[in-house]
Amino acid sequence: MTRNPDPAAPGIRLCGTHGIAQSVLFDADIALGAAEWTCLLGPSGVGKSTVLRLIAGLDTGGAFDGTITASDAAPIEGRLGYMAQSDLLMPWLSVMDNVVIGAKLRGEAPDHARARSLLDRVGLRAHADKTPAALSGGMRQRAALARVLMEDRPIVLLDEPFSALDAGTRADMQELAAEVLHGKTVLLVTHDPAEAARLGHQILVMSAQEATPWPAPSTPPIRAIEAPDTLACQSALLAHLREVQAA
Ligand SMILES: Nc1ncnc2c1ncn2[C@@H]1O[C@H](COP(=O)(O)OP(=O)(O)OP(=O)(O)O)[C@@H](O)[C@H]1O
Repeated sequence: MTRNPDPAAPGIRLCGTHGIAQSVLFDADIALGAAEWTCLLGPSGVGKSTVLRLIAGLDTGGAFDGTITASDAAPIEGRLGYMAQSDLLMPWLSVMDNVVIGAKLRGEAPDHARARSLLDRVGLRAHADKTPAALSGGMRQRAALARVLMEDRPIVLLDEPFSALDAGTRADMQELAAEVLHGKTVLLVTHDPAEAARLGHQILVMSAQEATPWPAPSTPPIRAIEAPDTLACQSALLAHLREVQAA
């Protein structure tokens, strides 16, 4: 399915220094292309989730000295979808009610038909009436994915959204997210070089101090897993990540 970019999807730039307890976590200049997927990788603890939380306007436990701006100069607040590393599902609500919670909180009538369709696409149609406690970790992650896709925001931040999924389901959910979020400005944090090689228009690798671009394949995403340029990017990126880890 071909869809045009969301005209409301801006580029985003985060430029500045983030510190925690008097020490600098990172000093970065990160630019997300408008209506593109940017994949952010790097060793554990380097600050990837912190970048997402800063863009989302959430507390990070530290202080940021810099700017976070959208290319259309409009506020980022209010046009952003965020999927955290932990699923953040409301334990007392059903899966369906979790997926439509955004509309309910805004006092809007939820679009249950779209929610059902998304639950179908993430393989949870038969589980819509269950509470999160009755789901496996991977099922909860798919419910959280359905919730962020439901929001249909022009800017979407995804923190390891496929990490709890088996390999086949992960590939399916990557394809679903690429389809539904086509034309949105997406920042995806991942530890998986294969995922970045498949999904990224742009790939960034965070080291202890900064985020540097890594060449993504020249073909447009989403790319076939077995395509030579996907595999070449994946293996070179893995080698690079191991060097960054060791540094
Ligand atoms: N609320 C907080 N208060 C204090 N320190 C924090 C807080 N959240 C994160 N940190 C610290 O900030 C650093 C970066 O954390 P962050 O979660 O951004 O890393 P990450 O690169 O996303 O790691 P991972 O790949 O393991 O998810 C870590 O050293 C972490 O301990």
